[in-house]
Amino acid sequence: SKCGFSCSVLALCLDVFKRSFSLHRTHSLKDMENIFQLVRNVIPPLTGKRHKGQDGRIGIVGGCQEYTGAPYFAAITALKVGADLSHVFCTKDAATVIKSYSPELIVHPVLDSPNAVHEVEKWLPRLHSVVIGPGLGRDEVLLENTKGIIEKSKVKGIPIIIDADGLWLISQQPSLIQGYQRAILTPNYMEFSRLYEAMLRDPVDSSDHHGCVLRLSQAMGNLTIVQKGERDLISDGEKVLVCSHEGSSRRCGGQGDLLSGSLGVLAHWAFLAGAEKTNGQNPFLVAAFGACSLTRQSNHQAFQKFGRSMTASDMVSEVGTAFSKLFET
Ligand SMILES: NC(=O)C1=CN([C@@H]2O[C@H](COP(=O)(O)OP(=O)(O)OC[C@H]3O[C@@H](n4cnc5c(N)ncnc54)[C@H](O)[C@@H]3O)[C@@H](O)[C@H]2O)[C@@H](O)CC1
Ligand SMILES: Nc1ncnc2c1ncn2[C@@H]1O[C@H](COP(=O)(O)OP(=O)(O)OP(=O)(O)O)[C@@H](O)[C@H]1O
Ligand SMILES: [Mg+2]
Repeated sequence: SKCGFSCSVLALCLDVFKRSFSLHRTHSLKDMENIFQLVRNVIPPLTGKRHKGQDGRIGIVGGCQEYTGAPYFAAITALKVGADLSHVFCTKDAATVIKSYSPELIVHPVLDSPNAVHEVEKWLPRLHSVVIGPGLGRDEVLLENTKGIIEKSKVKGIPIIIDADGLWLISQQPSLIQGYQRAILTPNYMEFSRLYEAMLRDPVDSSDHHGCVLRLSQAMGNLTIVQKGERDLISDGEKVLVCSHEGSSRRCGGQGDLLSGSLGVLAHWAFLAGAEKTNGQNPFLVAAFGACSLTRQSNHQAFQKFGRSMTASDMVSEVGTAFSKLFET
């Protein structure tokens, strides 16, 4: 009879656990459908009333001798998502290369000039957001200049997306961005581990990814963090959103650069729209969910066409149809 009693108690506990789990699942499932609608709410309508620039002027800080593709991918994706102007602030020798990729981009060869910070600062009043890091590299002089650019961008109060080697810089000096709640970090698996260990002194607990991204955001002062991976985990230290929108198993380089470029636009739109348009949700969580879904949808469509030979450039060509499929139908 003792065994009978303990078995029924165990069955009761299991039942409660199961219901709470499924309740949690239903709750987050409802949230997910809402989230797509919230992304739609922040997208500015195309009307005849708007002038060039009003739908977004985005700055990409990155591009060096080794890496010229990453800043291009981020900048062209910002235009494809719907920004009106896309600026790239890169080194002198990267500028000619990036200019040759496309006439649509406004490319400033200033990142390695003696007064780089001032050269970028004078453009900041005309920029709605900045994306720091794609193709930045790890040269000490460039990282030093980037520190100054981050400081000036914070003073302007604009959304700051930090990716790639910008995250390398933040891991070395977290105080640069800690507590700036208009920042969104977009680490891949490795960049997340580096930043997590720098901030929390512990290795990532691979059995608790949700807890890790939540704790890292809290340690960084509740800025928004997107941990990219098989499922993208997005947290502002309050909640964790999961984007598992179908992509593909093709992992070519450059995909994270498309994500950070699209996020530069969506973060500006969501910030401008404000919490009333996002049902009280943190606008940066909504923007990050939109950018993750869009990148994965672009990957999915490009993979359908090109399979294993798919490249980041193929994904750029899919951004327009992916965007309208996700947010305009
Ligand atoms: N065409 C281009 O110009 C490109 C330039 N890029 C730039 O290259 C610089 C370095 O970026 P990386 O992503 O290579 O540097 P990371 O420091 O993120 O990656 C370091 C190493 O970790 C490995 N790694 C990445 N994801 C992993 C995972 N999920 N599991 C295990 N190992 C993993 C990578 O193979 C890489 O060798 C950045 O500035 C980035 O913007 C990349 O964006 C790729 C495209
Ligand atoms: N295992 C996976 N399955 C499905 N999608 C993935 C997987 N890993 C990453 N992704 C998606 O691929 C995109 C890029 O993520 P990734 O981790 O490659 O960034 P990254 O390393 O910064 O890329 P980049 O080469 O541009 O620097 C994101 O949209 C992410 O959601
Ligand atoms: Mg990257």
